[in-house]
Amino acid sequence: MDQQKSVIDIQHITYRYERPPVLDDVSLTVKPGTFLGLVGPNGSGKSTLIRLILGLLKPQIGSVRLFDTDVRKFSNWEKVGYVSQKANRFNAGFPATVFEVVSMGLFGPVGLFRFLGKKERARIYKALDTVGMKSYAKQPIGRLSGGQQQRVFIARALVSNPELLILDEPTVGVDANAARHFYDLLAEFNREHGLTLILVSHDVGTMTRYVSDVACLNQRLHFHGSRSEFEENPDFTALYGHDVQRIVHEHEHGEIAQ
Ligand SMILES: Nc1ncnc2c1ncn2[C@@H]1O[C@H](COP(=O)(O)OP(=O)(O)OP(=O)(O)O)[C@@H](O)[C@H]1O
Repeated sequence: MDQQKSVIDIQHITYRYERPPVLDDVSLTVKPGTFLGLVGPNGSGKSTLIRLILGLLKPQIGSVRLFDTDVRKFSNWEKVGYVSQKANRFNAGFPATVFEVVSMGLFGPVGLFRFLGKKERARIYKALDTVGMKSYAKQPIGRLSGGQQQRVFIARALVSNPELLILDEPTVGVDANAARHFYDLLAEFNREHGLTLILVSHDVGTMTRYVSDVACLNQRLHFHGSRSEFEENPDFTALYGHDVQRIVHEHEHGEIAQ
């Protein structure tokens, strides 16, 4: 039988920074075209898992495959877009235009000091157009609102036409209206371009309206399934279905509480 390839295949990963493992025997497979919401309390290992997927950390036990290649040997990084949690807002005086910020997404293929050709410029404008920010190309990035800057970060991640886009808490500091537009945009990419998406968010209530699958992490993978399976499971909706941050404050770190 011809097995469908996976975009991400994580097998039995254990990772520790110091003594107790942050991730303990986590296995997770993500098929092409999935829109996966990754949820879990603060400190549950979500960002660590993302760093392992990106090959920025090496697991002590287990393996990660990206597009059917061991991440240690993976080199097609233009297939992977990433917007980190720390994609900080630029302050008002930051000396770069929106266009220049997006062009940074091409520095891999173009080379840091190479002149941007016609083709590269067209790609940058297309990426900006896709997120509805083309008319802002010449504006200083620092003058834009948080939500607008977030769109520019997405354009920067999209400019190399990735097949996988990973977003770590992209709506932090963005108002509810802008967050909704942002999720709409992601869902459209997923639907129309088959882009595989992983979205880490504490805003579970909003996020679950858009994703196809949900994974609940808290040191171990407590749940992984379709959105409807998640919504039909009262244990998980009680724990993860609302404001995950509030759960953290009420329960011991690292524990799944009942
Ligand atoms: N570089 C590091 N060195 C030591 N411990 C770390 C390091 N980075 C993260 N940790 C610890 O690992 C655990 C998991 O952190 P991680 O950032 O992966 O969680 P998270 O689920 O992304 O949290 P949040 O929702 O708050 O962003 C936390 O206890 C954190 O303090």
